Amino acid sequence: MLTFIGLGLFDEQDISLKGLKAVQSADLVYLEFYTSYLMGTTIEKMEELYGKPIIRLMREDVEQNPDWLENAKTKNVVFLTGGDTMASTTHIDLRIRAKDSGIETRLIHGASITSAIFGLSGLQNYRFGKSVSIPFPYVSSRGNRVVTETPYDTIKFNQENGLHTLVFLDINSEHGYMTVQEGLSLLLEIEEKRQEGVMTERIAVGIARAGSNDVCVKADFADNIDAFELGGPLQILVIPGNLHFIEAEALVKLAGAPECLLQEFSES
Ligand SMILES: C[S@@+](CC[C@H](N)C(=O)[O-])C[C@H]1O[C@@H](n2cnc3c(N)ncnc32)[C@H](O)[C@@H]1O
Repeated sequence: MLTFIGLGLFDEQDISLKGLKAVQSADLVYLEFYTSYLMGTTIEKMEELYGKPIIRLMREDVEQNPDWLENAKTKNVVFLTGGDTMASTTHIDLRIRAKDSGIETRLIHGASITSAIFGLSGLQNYRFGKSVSIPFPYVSSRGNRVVTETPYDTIKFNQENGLHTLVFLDINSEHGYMTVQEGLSLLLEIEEKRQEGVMTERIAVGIARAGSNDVCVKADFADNIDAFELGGPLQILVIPGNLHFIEAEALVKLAGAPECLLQEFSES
């Protein structure tokens, strides 16, 4: 049996009771922390609370050579991930591989950043379009710095349809985690080049450390980069599309957005 368990958003105590019981009764406990991680804990603290040794898997162990899956044919194996186990990760592939090998699977869900953002920002979940990730710039084989423009195109597409965009920020072993300020700077760099108005006079919402007591939510104009100094990781960005009055009110009252956001509603 292979059980996928979402650990929730911040520390070792965010796992569900059902998830905790499944870990405690497992023969083998695997964890990946490259798609997301719990910034409020360590693997040692998790092992202490869960009472089990944890084997950390790297990206290649999960996506290229998941040999450890074989163990689930005869043993009770759990696979831990930050957030919800299948939200914005590639782990459905693992589940299909397990199914193809005759391994039974089950899911135990955890709180996800993909739903936490609704409550924290006040933006309504049915008004979001396709989400997107901003990767760190890379250097091409010709030695040029490359900034991927897909996030800009996705935000533009969503805006044309009045929809909000959830923007995941890259985590990698070389650069660490991307901040909202870095993500916005990359989007503004593309705006400077393309001049299509996607990031001009637009509101952005930055969220840091969702799930912790120190959560920080800030809304302001996207080019007011200094306003988005949000402290430590993890961080995520939302670029709203058309706002409903309640959403605008929430951004002003709960996220410190400029009051001018409410003007268009008082004028109509
Ligand atoms: C690829 S998503 C994986 C989402 C995860 N499976 C979940 O359900 O929450 C990871 C990205 O979400 C954002 N993120 C995850 N947890 C966060 C948190 N607690 N606070 C703020 N941003 C977070 C970061 O931008 C991070 O790079």
